Order: sequence, then C-alpha cells, then structure tokens
Amino acid sequence: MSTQAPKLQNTRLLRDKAYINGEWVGGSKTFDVFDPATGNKLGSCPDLGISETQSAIQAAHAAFPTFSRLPARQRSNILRTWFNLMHENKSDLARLCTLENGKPTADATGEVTYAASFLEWFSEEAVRIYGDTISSSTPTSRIITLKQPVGVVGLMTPWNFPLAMLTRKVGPALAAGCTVVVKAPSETPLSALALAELAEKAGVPRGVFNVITTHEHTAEIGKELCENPTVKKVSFTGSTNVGKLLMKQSSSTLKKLSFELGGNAPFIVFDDADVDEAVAGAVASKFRSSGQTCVCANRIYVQRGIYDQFVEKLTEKVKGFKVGNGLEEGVTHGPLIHGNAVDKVQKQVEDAVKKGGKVLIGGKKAEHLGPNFFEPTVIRDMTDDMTLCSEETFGPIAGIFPFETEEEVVSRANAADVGLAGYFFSKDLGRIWRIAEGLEVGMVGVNTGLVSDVASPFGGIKESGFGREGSKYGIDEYQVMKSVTFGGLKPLKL
Ligand SMILES: NC(=O)c1ccc[n+]([C@@H]2O[C@H](COP(=O)([O-])OP(=O)(O)OC[C@H]3O[C@@H](n4cnc5c(N)ncnc54)[C@H](O)[C@@H]3O)[C@@H](O)[C@H]2O)c1
Ligand SMILES: O=CCCC(=O)O
Repeated sequence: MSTQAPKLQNTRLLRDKAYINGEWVGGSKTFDVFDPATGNKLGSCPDLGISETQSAIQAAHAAFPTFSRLPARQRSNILRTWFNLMHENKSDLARLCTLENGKPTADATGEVTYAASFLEWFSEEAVRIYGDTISSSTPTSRIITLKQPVGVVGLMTPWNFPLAMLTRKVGPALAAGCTVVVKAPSETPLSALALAELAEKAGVPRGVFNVITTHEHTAEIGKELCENPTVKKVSFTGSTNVGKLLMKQSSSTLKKLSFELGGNAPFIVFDDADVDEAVAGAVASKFRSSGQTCVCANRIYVQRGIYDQFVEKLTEKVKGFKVGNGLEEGVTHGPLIHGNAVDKVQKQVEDAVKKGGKVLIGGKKAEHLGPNFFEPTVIRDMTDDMTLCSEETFGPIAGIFPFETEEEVVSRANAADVGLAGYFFSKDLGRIWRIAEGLEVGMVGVNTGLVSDVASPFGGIKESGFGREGSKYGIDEYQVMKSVTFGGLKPLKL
C-alpha cells in the first residue's frame, strides 16, 4: 500500500521514530498507521519491545536526579514554552490528529487548545507546591511535610484524545519533577511524536520525556512498565479491562497508580428542564468525537412528560449532522477508530431493536463513506435489559430511556459497575442538590453536557478508576508526601 504522508507546514513534526533519551530511535520492525476515514496509510513507526522500553526507563532514571532538583520556576518555564509551541503549531497538530484519529478539524483544533491548556495549567502549578507545618504531640518536636516527585513514571494513553490525554499526564508529572516513559497508542502515535519534537524544542532535557511506539508488543510493554521496579508510578487511560490487568501487574512492585477507565454516563432530563437546552447538552455530550469519549452520555433517561418532545427535537438535531472525512469543510462527525468499534455499535443497535427499541434515525453502517463510518443514531423506547444500557457504547448511538420518578431514575442510573461522568437537566434547586449528591460518579454536569475543563478535577469512582487529572489536584498524583519531625527543640525561656 502506498503511503499518503500528512502534509504539514512544519515538516519536523512528522516523525517516524520513537524518542528515547533525546534521540530519535528506529527499530528492526515497524507497524503502519492508518487514516480511519480513508484507510490510507499515513506512515509507520518502530514496533519496539522490552529492551527499548528498559532503555527508556534507564534514561528517565538517569535524568531524574537533575530534573527533579531544578528550581520549580525552570520546570515551569519549560512547560510554558511547550504550551506556546503547541499554539504556534496548532494547525499542523490538528491536522495530524484528524488524520490519525478521524475527528473533524474543528474538534481536533479544540483538542490542541485543550491539550495545551494542561501544559499551561501545570506550568503554573509547578511553582505552587506547598507542604504543611503540623503541631506535634510532643512539646519538643515540630513536624513539616514535603511534597516530592514520585520518580520515574510510566504513562499509557489512548487514541481518542491523542494529544490531550498525554499532556494531561505529562504536564503534572514534569511540573512535580518526575521523568516519564510514554507508551503511545498504536492507532495514533504520530501526535505523541509531534509532541516529543516540540518538547525537545521547548528545552525538555534529554531523558525526561521518552516516547515508545509499539503495536505487537503493547501488552509486554505495559507489563514492563507495571513490573519494572525503577518505575514508581503508572498512569493509564483506557478500558476497564486493561486497567484491571495493569493493576494486577503493578501489585508486584506496589506502584502508585492513576486509572481513568471506561464510563457509562447517565444523562437525565427531568420534566422541569428546558428541553432545548437539554437537547443541546445531549448533542454535545453524546456525539462529541462521534461518541468516542469516556464521558459521553451513554444512557439518556427522559421523564415521561417530555419524552416525546425530547426525542423528536434530538432526532431533528441529528438530521443536521454532516458525517464524513474530518478534513472536509462542514463535516461535523468523523469515522470511528476501526472496524471493531463499528461492529460493536452495530451489535448494540441490533440488540436494542430485537428487544423493542425503535430506531428514529441512523442505525446502520455508512459504508458509502468508508468501512469505519456509522450513522449517528437515535433509538427510543430503550429498556434496561438492552446491551447498550450495561455496556459503554463508545459510538454515535443515543439510546433514550423513559422514566417516571426521581428515585427510580437515580437508582437506575447508579445500577452500573462504573461511575465516571453523569449529567442531568432540571431547574429545581432542591432536586439539583439531591441528584448531584446522589449520582455515583466522579463528575456531574448540571444543565450542561460538557464537564471537561483543565480547572476541574477529572476522574471516576467504582470501576471507572481512581485518581484525578487536571485541576489543582492533578499534581498530587505525581508526588509523595514526606513528613519531617524536628525533635529536641527547647522552649523559649522568658
Ligand atoms: N477512558 C478512555 O478515555 C478510553 C479511551 C479509549 C478506550 N476506552 C474504552 O476501551 C474500549 C475499547 O477501546 P480500546 O480497545 O482502544 O481500549 P484499550 O483499553 O484496549 O486501549 C486503550 C489503550 O491501552 C493500550 N493497551 C491495550 N492493552 C494493553 C495492555 N495489556 N497493556 C498496556 N496497554 C494496553 C492500547 O494500546 C491503547 O493505547 C472502548 O470501547 C472504551 O470503552 C476508554
Ligand atoms: O475520553 C476521555 C477524556 C475526555 C475528556 O477529557 O473530555
């Protein structure tokens, strides 16, 4: 197959080698990277294995003493420069992101801004690392706490936000003084390598930021990062099943862990809501990145009194979508990442229809556009025995479930193993507090379909994982607290 290499203004951003210890490193084997919209080959990357991963870990280990002792202001300046470089190269980064992930240019451009915001935010947090002074139980002692970088960190990021999921981890890691080894997703490694090019330009010292690319050896490299005793922390974003495996593997070295895993977000619309606002929120939450975000609405519960109205208005909005190649003008929704994702949503639709769901729009593959396209779909009369209720869709399927009472909907919303995001629309202040407190999730959107913001703590509960990213809390994940007790202190004699 011939290669249709991305055409970029800054050609240095297009890299076909991994980045270890400040060097671009090839491998004896490579894997291909494809455009999910066209199936075209975009390029190839080294299919690296355990030995290169160990080299990267060693490089990060060697870089740690110097980097962690840099004045925080210097680390802050490096992150700020990296942030500026992302903005200077915004259109190229967005193009790469669209080409390897499929999301439309406007979304990809939004992702660059979102991704860069984590570098900016944590450049600001780097210089605001504080400890406490604590009264001791012993009159002649005093206690203080220090926050120190945890050490070498292994980062494993997914394909759905090739830039932002990386910067949301690497920003706080470097701010805290950690050094990192990134395992880039095999679907979208080019964005991670473009970030490495900018990191080097921003002055990130060699060995501090390493990017391993792999396809065949994904599981082995994941295991190495979890089991290697030099790595002190692992942060992973991806599916719950892989998260469980990595947690098991990490038990051998008792690593500090952060996991941002799958969701199954309830999106609840009460009778007293503004229906138009709720529909706009549902469109934003459900169909963002063609449904491929971990915080996408998965189960849309609408109270009986406004059910028909909501369903009709949502269907009308979906009619206005333009599905296609994300590089084309006016396209609002791109393809899914690969054929398996398409097959999964197809099966969920078939299951819903078999059990009584009615498809109002979409419901099938959009094969005329390419093998990875699925029509944005609205299904009404959903019931809780359908697969779509218990399994994260990760696709453009809006299944709408009717409900009668507040108590009923909260108990149905909470009947999930996972708890990442949840949304609801209501104008009743008392109800707003009850539901916000009652939903078993890590993030709640009240009268909004979007909760993603650098300033807001991002993460889940239950089997959606643990740890928080972004916000003032994100840096804690990369730090360890040390208490220091000063003894033998004589009191002042007055
Ligand atoms: N939380 C999120 O943002 C997120 C992102 C992507 C996928 N998902 C979930 O995962 C489902 C399937 O998507 P997927 O197949 O890409 O998810 P996945 O969990 O299999 O893959 C996500 C990332 O983990 C890596 N990975 C896979 N197996 C690994 C292993 N053994 N060790 C280390 N890394 C490993 C992959 O290379 C990828 O980079 C989706 O339907 C969705 O539910 C969630
Ligand atoms: O899909 C995972 C993260 C999405 C987001 O940050 O909004």
